[in-house]
Amino acid sequence: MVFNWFRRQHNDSSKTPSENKQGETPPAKEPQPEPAETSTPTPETAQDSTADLLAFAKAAYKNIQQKQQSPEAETPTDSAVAQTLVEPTATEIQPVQTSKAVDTVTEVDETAQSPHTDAAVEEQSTQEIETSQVQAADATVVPTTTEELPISVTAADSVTEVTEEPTTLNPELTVDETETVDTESVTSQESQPAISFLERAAAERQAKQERLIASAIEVPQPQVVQPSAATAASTTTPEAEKFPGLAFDEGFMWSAEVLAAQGRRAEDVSIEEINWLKKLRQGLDKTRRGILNQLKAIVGQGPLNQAAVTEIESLLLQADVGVEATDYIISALQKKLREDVTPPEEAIAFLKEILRHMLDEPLQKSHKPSFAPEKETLNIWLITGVNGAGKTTTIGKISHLAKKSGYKCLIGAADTFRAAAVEQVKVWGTRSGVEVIANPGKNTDPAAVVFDAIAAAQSRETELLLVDTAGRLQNKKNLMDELTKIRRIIDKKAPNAKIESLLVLDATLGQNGLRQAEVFSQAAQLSGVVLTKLDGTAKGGVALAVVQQLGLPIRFIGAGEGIEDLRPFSSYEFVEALLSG
Ligand SMILES: Nc1nc2c(ncn2[C@@H]2O[C@H](COP(=O)(O)OP(=O)(O)OP(=O)(O)O)[C@@H](O)[C@H]2O)c(=O)[nH]1
Repeated sequence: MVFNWFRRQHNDSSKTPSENKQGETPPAKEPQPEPAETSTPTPETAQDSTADLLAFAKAAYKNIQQKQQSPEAETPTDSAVAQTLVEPTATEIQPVQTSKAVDTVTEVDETAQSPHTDAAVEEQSTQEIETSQVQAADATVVPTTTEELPISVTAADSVTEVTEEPTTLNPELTVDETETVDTESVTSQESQPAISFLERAAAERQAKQERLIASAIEVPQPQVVQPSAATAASTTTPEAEKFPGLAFDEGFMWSAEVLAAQGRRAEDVSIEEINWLKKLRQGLDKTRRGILNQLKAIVGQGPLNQAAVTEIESLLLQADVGVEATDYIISALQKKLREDVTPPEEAIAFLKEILRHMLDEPLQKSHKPSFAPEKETLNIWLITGVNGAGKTTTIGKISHLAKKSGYKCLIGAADTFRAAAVEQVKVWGTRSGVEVIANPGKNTDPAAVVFDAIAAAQSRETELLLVDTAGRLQNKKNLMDELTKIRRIIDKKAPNAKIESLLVLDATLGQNGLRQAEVFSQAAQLSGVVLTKLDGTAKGGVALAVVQQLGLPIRFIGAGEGIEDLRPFSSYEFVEALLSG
C-alpha cells in the first residue's frame, strides 16, 4: 500500500477517490484547555502519559529500525535518495536510480510548434489556439499516447538536454559519509597498540549512546545482512550509526509525541516524518526562542495588564504575526485570562488553541480541508510568486511527494522569461523522476507551453500537472497579464481539471511578502499559499498573518533546500513547533 504524502496516510485502494479524501491535517488530539482544577495533571497522570509516550516512541523507533533493515522498505529515505543521486552505479540502489536516470525531459521543439507569440495567442480565439496546438502536438511534438512514447525512448530519442544531472549533496549524505569515515578510521586503528584519541572518543561516544539506548529501548538482535569487513566493523558501532539519520534523542521523542497526539499509530511512523518534524522545529527555533520564554513569563502573571498586553503585542509583531492577527490573539488571551487564573503552561496551551483555530479558519470556509491531488483525475496546480520565493524548488519537492505517493505527475516549465529557470526546473524534474514539458526557445510564449503541457497531461492521463511561472517580467503589469492569460488557458483547455493556484511566499520577507500576495491574488485567482524558507527565520509568525490578512489557507511549508524539505501544512505541527519549549 502506497503512503500518500499529501494525506499523510496510506492509500486505501479499496476506497474510491472521494472516500479516500481526508484532511491532510489530522485532527489534533491535544487536550483542549479546561478549567484549572480538571486539567492540571496530577503527578500520577503526568507519569502515566510520559510512560505512554515513551512506549509509543520506543515502538515507533523499533518499527523504523525494522523498516531500515528490511530490503523491501517502502520508500527510500532522504539519504537513500541522496545516495542514489550521487552514486548512480551502486548496485543496491539500481532499481530506484534506473527510473531516475532514464527520466525524461520532453522538449517541445519550437520549430514544430505553432509559434505562439504573445500577440498571436492573444489574437487567436481559444478555438483557434486549440486547433493549431492540437495539430502541432499531433504532428511531432507532444507525445499523445504513452504507447507512442515510452519514457525511456523519449529520453533517448528526443530529449537531449538534461541527461547528466548536476547534483548537490544532501546534507544527510554528508553525515552518512562522515559516519562511514569515522567508522573506518576507528576500525583501521584497532590493530595499533596505543589507544589513540580518536579511538577513545569513539569508545566514549559508543558507551554513552549505548547507555542512552539501553535506558530507553531494548536493542533488537542485530541482523547480519552482509558478512563483510564493513559489517564486521559496523558491529562495533553504536545503534545510531547503524541506522543513519535515526537517533533516539530528544528530537525523536518530541516528533513522536506530535505524531501520537494526532492519532498516528507507532507502526505508521516513518523516519521521513520524524526527520521532517525535527527539521520544522529546528527551523522555527529562532521564532520560538524569540517569543516563547517571554510569553510564558508574561501570561503566567495572571490577568493581562496594559504593560503585559503591550509586551505580548510587541513580541508577536516582531515575529511578523501582523497587526490584525496580533490584535485577535491579544483579545482572545485577555478574555481567557480575565475569566480564569491560569498557570503559564495552561495559558500557552490556550494560546496554541487560538493559533490553530486561526490557521485552520480558511479551511473551514473553503469546505475543502484535504489538499491531495485527486486520483484518476487531472489536477493542475499553478505555482506563482515573485522571483526567488522558491517556486521552482517547491515544484521539485511537490513532484517528489507526488511521485512517492503514486501519482502520475508532469511539470510544465512556463517560466520562459528567465532562461535559467527552465534548466533549473528540468534539474528538479530529473531529481524527482518527473517529466518536464518545456520549450527551448528564448522568450517563447508561456501560455503556449502551458497549452502543450495540458495536452501532454491529457494524453498521458497525468494526475498532477505542476506549472512553473515567471516571478518577474519587464513590469508588474506584464507579469499579471501573463498570469491572467495562463489562468485563462488552463480554465478553457482543461475545464474538468481540479485547478489550484498556489502562491509561493518567502517567509523571511515577513510582512513584505504579503503585499506581493495581494497583487497575485487577483491575476491568478489564488487558492492557497506555500510558505517557504521557514528554516532559520525569526519571522515564522508570518504564517498567521498570511491566513488572517489574505484569508488563504497555507497548503505546504518548506523548511530547507533539500527535496524532502517540504510537507503539507499541518496547523497542529506548526503550532507545536512554534510554541513547544
Ligand atoms: N533555506 C531554504 N531555501 C529555500 C527554500 N525553498 C527554496 N529555497 C532557496 O531559495 C532560492 C530560490 O529558489 P527558487 O526555487 O529558484 O525560486 P523561484 O521562485 O523559482 O525563483 P525564480 O526562478 O527566479 O522566479 C534557491 O536557492 C532555493 O534553494 C526553503 O524552504 N528553505
